[in-house]
Formats: sequence, C-alpha cells, structure tokens
Amino acid sequence: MTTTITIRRPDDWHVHLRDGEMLKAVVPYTARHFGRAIIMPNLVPPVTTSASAAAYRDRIMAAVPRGVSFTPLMTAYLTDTTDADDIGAGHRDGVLTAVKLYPAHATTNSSHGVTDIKSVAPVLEAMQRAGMPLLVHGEVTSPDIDIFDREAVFIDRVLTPLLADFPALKVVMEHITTQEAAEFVAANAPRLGATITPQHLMLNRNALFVGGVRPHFYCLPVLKRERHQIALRKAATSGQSCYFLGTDTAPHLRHLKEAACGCAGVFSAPVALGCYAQVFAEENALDRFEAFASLNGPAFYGLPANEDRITLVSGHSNGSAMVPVSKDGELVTFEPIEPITWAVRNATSA
Ligand SMILES: NC(=O)N[C@@H](CC(=O)O)C(=O)O
Ligand SMILES: [Zn+2]
Ligand SMILES: [Zn+2]
Repeated sequence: MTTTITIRRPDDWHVHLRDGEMLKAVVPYTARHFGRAIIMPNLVPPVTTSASAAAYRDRIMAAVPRGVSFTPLMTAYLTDTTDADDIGAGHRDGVLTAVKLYPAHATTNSSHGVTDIKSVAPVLEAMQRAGMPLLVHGEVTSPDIDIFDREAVFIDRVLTPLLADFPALKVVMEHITTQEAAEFVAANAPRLGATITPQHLMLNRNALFVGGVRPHFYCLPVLKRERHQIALRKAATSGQSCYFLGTDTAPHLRHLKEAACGCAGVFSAPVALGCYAQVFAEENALDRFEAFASLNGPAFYGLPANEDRITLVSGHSNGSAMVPVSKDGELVTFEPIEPITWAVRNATSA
C-alpha cells in the first residue's frame, strides 16, 4: 500500500554546502527539494563578513542546476572580533539572514569560534535591534564535561544567561538532541526555536555500535540515549511552531569518515525529506508534517512560506547512493538502520 502527501515546498534551516568541488557535488541535492536553505559558514577559513558571505552566495548560485529555483540564506560566523556594523549592514542589504555562534572547538571547523560571549555583546545588541536571529551550536566545550552532557550543560551555563542578557534576541538552538533542549525551547518560544535532524529522529546512540563502529552515524552533537530520541520525535511531530526542519546535512569525504579519527557529520541531503516523512508517518502525524517542514521555519524567520508544492510517496525502498565528488573521493549518503520507505515523487512549480 502506498500513501502520498503533498505539502508546500519545504526549506532546510541548517545546511553545510562546503566549497569547490564538494559544493558543486552537493548543491543539486538540497536545491531540488528545498526552496531555501540556511547556509552554515564553517568553511576553512570561515565566512565571517558580509563581503565573504556575498561571494559565497555567488558560488552557491553558480552550482544550482538550470531550471531549479533555490535561494541560499547566508550566515556569518561569529568570532571574538566580528564587526557589529558590518553584520548590521549585511542584514540591511539582504546578504545576511543570521549569525552563527560556535563555541570555540565545539565541532567541525570551529577553531575560530567565540571564546567568551562577553566579547561579542555589541554584535548581539545590534542583532537584537535588527531582529536578526542568532543560530547556536549548543554544546559546551570543556573537556571535563562528558560528551553526552554537553548540550544540557550549554543550556544552563550559556543559553539561559544569553537569553536573559539579550531579552529580545531571537535564537535558534540548532540540531537539538536531548529532551532537556526540546523542553527548554518550548518553554522559551517564540523567541527561541530549534532545528531537528533526520538522524536524531531515526536513531539513538546504540546505532553508533550496531555490529561494529558506524562512522556514518557520527555527528555532533552526538546521538543520545533512546529517551531523548523519543522526546525529539514527540517534539517534531507535535505541531508546535518552535520546532522546524534543519537537516544538518554535513558532507565529509568517505575516507575522512572511515578513518582512525573520523570527521563528525552526516550527509543526508538526498534522502532527508523522505526520512522526515517516514518519522511523521510512523508517529501518525502526517497532518503536521507541513507545519514542521514548510511553515514553522519561515514564520520564525519572518519570511513567507513557499508557494510551490512537493509530493512524497511511501512504499519505495530508497537505496542510498554514493555521491562522487570529482576525483577527490565520494560521499556516503545517510542510510538509517531501518530502510527508508518514503521518497519525493515530484516537485511542482507554483
Ligand atoms: N554536525 C556535525 O557533526 N558536523 C558539522 C558541524 C556542525 O553542524 O556542528 C560539519 O560541518 O561537519
Ligand atoms: Zn553544529
Ligand atoms: Zn551543522
């Protein structure tokens, strides 16, 4: 038996597209399903100014296949020396949608991240005045905090004071992974929102060790225990407007993941939308899928929902493919433990 569902075209509120050959290889997968995407700035070196964001946007647009409509929404990487005037001007000019806070060394390419939140107060004040959201990678980095506790400790030590010090600042807690985060976001909505990834909805930390170590399930924040997975599934499918789709598709070449010290990040762009639909179907919540995928994100960012539609269908086995990246190597597409049975049938223009 197959089920189909047609919804407004979704947006992806958390995407890594990288640069160069990798950018060219991955952009088509995001652009064919999603109308817009928030583009993460953690390149090497990072995108830290409006000028570098504008140049990066041009490189992304050059990689969008002809005939596909796709709008990258750019972000700047917050550092201890970010210029508040440049960020404000970038926002007024329509170049910058948001600013990204990585605590220094929290995740892939975050060595330039903020070491002390006080040093960026002028930038946060300017963003608060402009209504420009701050996107946070919500993990503390102190080595004495257990890796499975870093998100919950971030909420207590960093996010709670930040929300109090900047009471009108809009904040997105990216890729939430815990029950604590889901509850904290709902309690602080609507100025606080959260993205949730397919892997954190479909897997828990046991998946990292099924039959051996599984590097393609390794991402940050790392998968948590089952009670958190259950809480995230409940949150995403609740219909509450503070939760929205953000895949955190994060491509790394296969040989850099299948390594003695493998990179963090799951490449999910080709299959992500099917994964989300499957979760909503399993939770008997397909009637709330459009809110999570296509309505809540634009509402948080103050943007209109997309006018075109996309149709998904169940009953398809969706064999995940390897995506070649020039002669450099290849990407392994996310393949959860249970088969993905939902796929995009077609996207129609408005
Ligand atoms: N999520 C990840 O595990 N990795 C991301 C960085 C990030 O989103 O934290 C990446 O850039 O590879
Ligand atoms: Zn992150
Ligand atoms: Zn990310």
